[in-house]
Amino acid sequence: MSCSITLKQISYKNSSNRLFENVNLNVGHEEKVAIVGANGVGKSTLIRIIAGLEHSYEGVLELFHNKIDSKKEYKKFRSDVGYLPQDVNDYFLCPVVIEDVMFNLRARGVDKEKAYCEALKILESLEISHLKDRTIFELSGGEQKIVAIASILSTEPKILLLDEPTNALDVNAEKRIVDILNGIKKSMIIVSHHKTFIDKLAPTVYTLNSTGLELN
Ligand SMILES: Nc1ncnc2c1ncn2[C@@H]1O[C@H](COP(=O)(O)OP(=O)(O)OP(=O)(O)O)[C@@H](O)[C@H]1O
Repeated sequence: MSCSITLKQISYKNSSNRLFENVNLNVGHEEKVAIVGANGVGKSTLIRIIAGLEHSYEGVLELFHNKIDSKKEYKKFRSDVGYLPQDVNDYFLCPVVIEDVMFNLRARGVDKEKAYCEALKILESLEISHLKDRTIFELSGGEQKIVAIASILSTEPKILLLDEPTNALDVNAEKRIVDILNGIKKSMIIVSHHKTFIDKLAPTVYTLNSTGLELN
């Protein structure tokens, strides 16, 4: 199997105790995998390890069959990985929706006019082009999550890491996110407590506990 993400014997210890050990996982090309588990077991921590934001772990992380053993090595793949944090409040870099989606495009050297057109296309594909001139911090929680997904997609990642993409969302917003994510053909790891959401999205579900990942 062609794997986008491979974890071998990952273990993590915070300042006071070992959170988890023996975490092994393969996520194939365009495969969607969900991770569930009790509060505080370390799901967000595991996602942050894969997102290259947490480095003090033991074991092996591979992206596209390349062993990532340093921050420098991770840098080569950073643009391939899109990470949606649990709390998107600190995620946005610009105050206005279209500007935030354009930001990554502009950072990659795309000229302003083309970046605007591409950002608008992404907003249209997610059916939120009516929000393009709105101030992000005045949007609802669900709208903000979808804008954050739009900004992530603007980087054209091959992998999406989504930490609680539907927390605090109503049923309609959750359904919108399910439809959006089902329409995206990328390797994905989704952390969620919402069973109905996961059932509609990820054929493979693991439970994280202190001794590793268990297939449900
Ligand atoms: N910045 C931090 N500093 C210190 N401890 C932290 C920090 N972030 C998380 N922790 C601790 O690490 C443990 C795992 O947290 P993590 O957020 O990874 O769990 P989780 O499984 O995602 O939880 P939840 O389902 O509640 O979101 C918890 O005990 C938490 O208190």
